Amino acid sequence: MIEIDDLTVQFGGVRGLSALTASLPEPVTGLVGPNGAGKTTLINVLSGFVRPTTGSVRVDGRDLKDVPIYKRAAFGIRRTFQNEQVVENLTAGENVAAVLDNVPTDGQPRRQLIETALEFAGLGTARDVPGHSLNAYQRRMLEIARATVGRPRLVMMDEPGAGLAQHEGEHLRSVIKQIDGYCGAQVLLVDHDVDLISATCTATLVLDFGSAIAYGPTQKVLADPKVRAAYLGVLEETT
Ligand SMILES: Nc1ncnc2c1ncn2[C@@H]1O[C@H](COP(=O)(O)OP(=O)(O)OP(=O)(O)O)[C@@H](O)[C@H]1O
Repeated sequence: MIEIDDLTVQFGGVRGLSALTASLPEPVTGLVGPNGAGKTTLINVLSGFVRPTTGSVRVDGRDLKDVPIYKRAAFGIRRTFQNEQVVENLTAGENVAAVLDNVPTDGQPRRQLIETALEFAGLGTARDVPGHSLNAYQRRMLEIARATVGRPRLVMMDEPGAGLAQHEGEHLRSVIKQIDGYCGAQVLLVDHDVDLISATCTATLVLDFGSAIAYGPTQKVLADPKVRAAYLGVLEETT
């Protein structure tokens, strides 16, 4: 559960977020909006890379101002990046293991956690493959294995579907929908691909100029004339 209260982020003269208030309880929540709307800024506040100018954010009731950036992964906040953070000379299994160095394992054997995470992401047979030999899709899925290993609370995904073939995109959707059941984490999904958002997110928050212009069930939100007007280019391309 993410609770955002009157959150403003000022970058010098530019406003990244403007008095944003929202409660996001759904297991898979979409975060959309035109370029420059503040989506990355919100993810950066949750990750700890950007400090709020005013306002607060709570995750599962904990005010993130009390969780320093180096403790966010251990607290359970994870993210995947558009440019995958794969360590090229480590195997897929070692890439996942590196995350476990920083998060609680609840006494479970590391090897088992790693294998389960790889299996979940569809990489069960790639454990010993070095990062530099993984294809683009495997690298994307390795990001998901890394983000879901252990006990995450919140997995934020930044354009996970970009550049994937259709069958890869379909597998990705099914994996995203299973994250909550698999590890109990809430997913916050940023993507310009409205089809991906529609297929995976039960609720969606729309930002424009750093503020919320709509929040609710995804299909309803995407049909909202206000949203279509703000987001026209992207929506028109896909309809
Ligand atoms: N580090 C920064 N310094 C100055 N301005 C910034 C910084 N980060 C973001 N901004 C500005 O804040 C506003 C919100 O940007 P943000 O990257 O959060 O938008 P976005 O919705 O993620 O856009 P996109 O879809 O293009 O990734 C923009 O006006 C942007 O130029």
